[in-house]
This record gives sequence, structure tokens and C-alpha cells, in this order.
Amino acid sequence: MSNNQPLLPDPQALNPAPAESLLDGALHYFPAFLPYNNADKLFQQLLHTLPWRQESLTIYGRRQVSPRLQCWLGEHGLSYRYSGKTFISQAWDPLLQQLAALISHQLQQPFNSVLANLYRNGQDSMGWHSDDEAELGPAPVIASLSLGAERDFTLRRRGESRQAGRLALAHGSLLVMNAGMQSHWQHALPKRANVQQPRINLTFRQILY
Ligand SMILES: O=C(O)CCC(=O)C(=O)O
Ligand SMILES: [Fe+2]
Repeated sequence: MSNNQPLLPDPQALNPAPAESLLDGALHYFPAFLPYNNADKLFQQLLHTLPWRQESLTIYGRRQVSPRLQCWLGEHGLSYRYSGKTFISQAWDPLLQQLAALISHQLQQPFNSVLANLYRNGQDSMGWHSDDEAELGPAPVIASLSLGAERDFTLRRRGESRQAGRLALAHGSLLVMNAGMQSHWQHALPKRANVQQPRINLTFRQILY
């Protein structure tokens, strides 16, 4: 692999054009947001350099080891509370900062932090939830960049147990969860026995206080 190419694309090279609008605009999906080359390099770099940790979380009163690795990075001193734990952001490096700026510019939305998830293979997952923590405000916009193995992202209406939709999130794609998404819908990343390869997901968020 040649190292003389930049990790991040020129903003002109981003491909935001064919956004698929889903759930009456609550979701926008850009299947090839990052050029393939950049997506590959970014994936390798983040896999090897982010401070990945396996958290133990309290879910429905039971302590469990989280079925994925995570880290939370952003501007200095932000704190974020979920699943009974407070996380203080680790300082993000210039790469993530530039990536956040690129996506912010593209979407015209501010992002001051990123929750990074590493699903080591198809056994790793994330259960049903909405990203509705108070720190995100009443109508957050969250931008979710996928790198590596393609995984299914599932959707259901809040208050219902039936799955209502599914989207396969491609390498280099960007899924934007718009205002209204978190208050009306839940999402999950289910286990997939046939997936052997890792996937990284970066969810860019704006913490309001
Ligand atoms: O991995 C994904 O695509 C979803 C991640 C997610 O929902 C979250 O971090 O809140
Ligand atoms: Fe989420």
C-alpha cells in the first residue's frame, strides 16, 4: 500500500449526491460517501490507533460486558452519560477532528465528539436503543460513518417490538439520523453469524453541555 496518498479525501471528492431518503426524511443514506481508497486507509489507521476498550455496562440492572469495543473522543472535557455510566471524552486527534470538520461542512451541522464502535466480527453487536441522552438535546442530528465489513442496521418504531426496516451499511457509507429519528425510532446492529471481518462505526455527535 502506498503511503503518499492522504487518508482523508479532498472535500470535492466526497460523494454526497445520491442520498437515499428513508422514513420520511428521518434517515439519509449516502452509500459511497468516502472514496473507496480513503475508506480502506482510514479503516486500517483507526483499527490500529484508536484507544479501543471493552466496557462493562449496566443494562436493565445487570452488569454485562459490552459485545463490542468502543471509545469516545472529542473536544476537551465533554461528558456523556449512558447505560448508567459517565464517560469523559478523550481528546480527539487531528485525523478525527478533520474528519468531523469534513462531515460537519458537508452536512452543515456541528459535531464536537465521536463515539467509535469496533465490531470485531459478526458476534459483536449493539442492542435496540435510541440515542436520546439529554446531552444531545431534544432533536439531535447524528452522522454515522461505516468502515469495514458490511453489517445490517435494523429499525423499529419506539414502543413496538416488530422490526420495521433494515439497511446494509456499506464500507465508506454515511448514514445521517436526522431530528425526529431518536424520538420516534429505535435502531440496532444485530449479530450476524456469517460475518468474519471487523467493522468500525463512527457516530459523530454534538454534545450541548
Ligand atoms: O454501528 C452502528 O452502525 C450503530 C451504532 C449506534 O447506533 C450508536 O453508536 O449509537
Ligand atoms: Fe445509536
